[in-house]
Amino acid sequence: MNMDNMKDNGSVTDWFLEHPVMSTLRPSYPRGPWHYKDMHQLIVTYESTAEAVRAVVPRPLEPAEGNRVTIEWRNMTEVSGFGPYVEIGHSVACTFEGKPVIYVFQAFLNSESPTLAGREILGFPKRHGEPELKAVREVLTGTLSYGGTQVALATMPYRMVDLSDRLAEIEQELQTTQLVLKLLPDVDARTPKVAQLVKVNLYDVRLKGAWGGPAELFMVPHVGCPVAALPVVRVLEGRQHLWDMTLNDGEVVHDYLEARAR
Ligand SMILES: CC(=O)CC(=O)O
Repeated sequence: MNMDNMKDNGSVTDWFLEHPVMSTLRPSYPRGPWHYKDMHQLIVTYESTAEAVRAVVPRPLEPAEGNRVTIEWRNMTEVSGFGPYVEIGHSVACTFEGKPVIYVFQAFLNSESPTLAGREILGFPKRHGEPELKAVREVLTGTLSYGGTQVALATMPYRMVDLSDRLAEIEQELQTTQLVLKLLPDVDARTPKVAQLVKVNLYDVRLKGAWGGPAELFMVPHVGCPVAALPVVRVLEGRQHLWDMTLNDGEVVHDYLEARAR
């Protein structure tokens, strides 16, 4: 796009050039950085089947040993620009160029603005869903509903095993490289326009609390919301975290279209 021409013929404002997000009347998300404060997170790590894991992991990523999958609920209580929302991320432990990474293959959110920002900027595979994370008596309970039908239920005792003595180590773990596959078609709806593996940059990570304990996870097969596509063979670990971080940008670590053109 020739931005100078657009500017000269008056069809666009300087403001648009600085913040090129649809719609021009009211961009669907604010510019970052987005500061997340007091995020409550429930993470259930489980073993799935080798076939299911292989089916969602794009090369050159390789699934790590053990077919380890995580499903996590994040209660974003205070976020600059976006306001509060709840998100579920579903990821596989992988390796990329020999190093451990987390590959996020689907996510469900209850708010439009961070859904669109995540998809358009970084390529997060975010979709609308109705996730919820709350303490129900002594149990931290994560649910996901899709169109009114509950498709996931995760439970673990609320703040049972205090992991304060491991905060530094867990804070490092939270900064394991996170990758997403940004896939966008051209206007013919067929030709790939963007096909990139993107590293999501996390800044100012500060872990304020961590707790462990047993967890249970139940997922229901649903064509519109395929959380059960990675079935649970056995639950490995439950965790709760309270933390802050900042999101702003990402980095392309592999460009499939460039690699194909070479
Ligand atoms: C910009 C984003 O990608 C926001 C989020 O992760 O919810």
